[in-house]
Amino acid sequence: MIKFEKVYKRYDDKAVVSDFTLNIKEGEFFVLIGPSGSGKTTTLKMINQLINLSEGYIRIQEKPISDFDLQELRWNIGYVLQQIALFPNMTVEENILIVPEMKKWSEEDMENRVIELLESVNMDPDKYRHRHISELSGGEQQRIGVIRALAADPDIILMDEPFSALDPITRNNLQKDVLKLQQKFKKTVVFVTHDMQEAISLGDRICLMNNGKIEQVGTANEILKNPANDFVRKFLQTGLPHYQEEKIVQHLIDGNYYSTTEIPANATISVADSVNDLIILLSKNEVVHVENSEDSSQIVITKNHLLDFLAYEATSSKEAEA
Ligand SMILES: Nc1ncnc2c1ncn2[C@@H]1O[C@H](COP(=O)(O)OP(=O)(O)OP(=O)(O)O)[C@@H](O)[C@H]1O
Repeated sequence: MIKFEKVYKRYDDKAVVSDFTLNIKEGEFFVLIGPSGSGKTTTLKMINQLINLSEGYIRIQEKPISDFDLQELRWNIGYVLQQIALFPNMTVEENILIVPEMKKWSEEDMENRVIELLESVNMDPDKYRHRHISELSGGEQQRIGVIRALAADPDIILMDEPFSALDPITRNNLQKDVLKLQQKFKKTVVFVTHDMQEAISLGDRICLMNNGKIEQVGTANEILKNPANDFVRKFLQTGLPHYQEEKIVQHLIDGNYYSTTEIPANATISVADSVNDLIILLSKNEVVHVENSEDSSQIVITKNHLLDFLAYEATSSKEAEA
């Protein structure tokens, strides 16, 4: 869907992104992570040509981005920033409809879209659509920022640390909203963060960058279990307080990372909130216990089930080593 081929970005002679080759798949939630200055934002902005690349190719659906009409390219790529770039003197509805209006959608389609999007993030359209942005909380504003990026139905959404200025609870709620939206509207999302917990909760795959280069790309499980090098190992140790590579007995529950002794007795994992690999592994190994059959998105795993699973995993990896 979005292919980077040997991409370089240089300022003067200094490369801030080098030899960057990557294929982001259609419908994927792809996270770029790395320390400050590692080139995440530069990489993101090269996709919608806010920054021009110095060498190499970026292709969207096989077509080099330089072949797109710039306006068309930007309209078809949603963009959400940390600094909420909403127009404060316009209403919620006016902000959401900026691109649909430029694209000359019909009044009826725009009306329906505003209602659909506000409802999708649990904001009552009657209550919110005519409010000014300045009359919303920071979290509500960022919700509008996210649905505005979706408004004209772009295939790709770029998100640059969209939640880093929010308090942890609002942030967690917005992460859940974004995952639900991505699943509902089936978009390809490229998401920049420097927070490993956020990367793990959200990403289908994660790309860890350092000095403009890729250190490792993989699912959360692949990276956690097999860090490619010392840099990745150290980054995980810094970003995840409980991370100890030698113990496989740590897993994600509700987007949080626990060592075995800390696993709550009745940990609840909801499918949308968790790392898919864990769910798949658990279901393959038949230790998943569906407690509430009325709500299939809620899977309740008791501590014993989880420990069974961990014991199974530890045994199988030892067998594999032997
Ligand atoms: N216009 C510019 N001219 C020169 N150097 C630049 C320019 N823009 C960015 N850089 C440099 O490119 C490097 C990568 O910057 P970038 O913003 O992509 O990093 P980042 O990983 O997103 O960092 P952060 O997490 O702090 O936002 C940095 O060293 C930065 O100083």
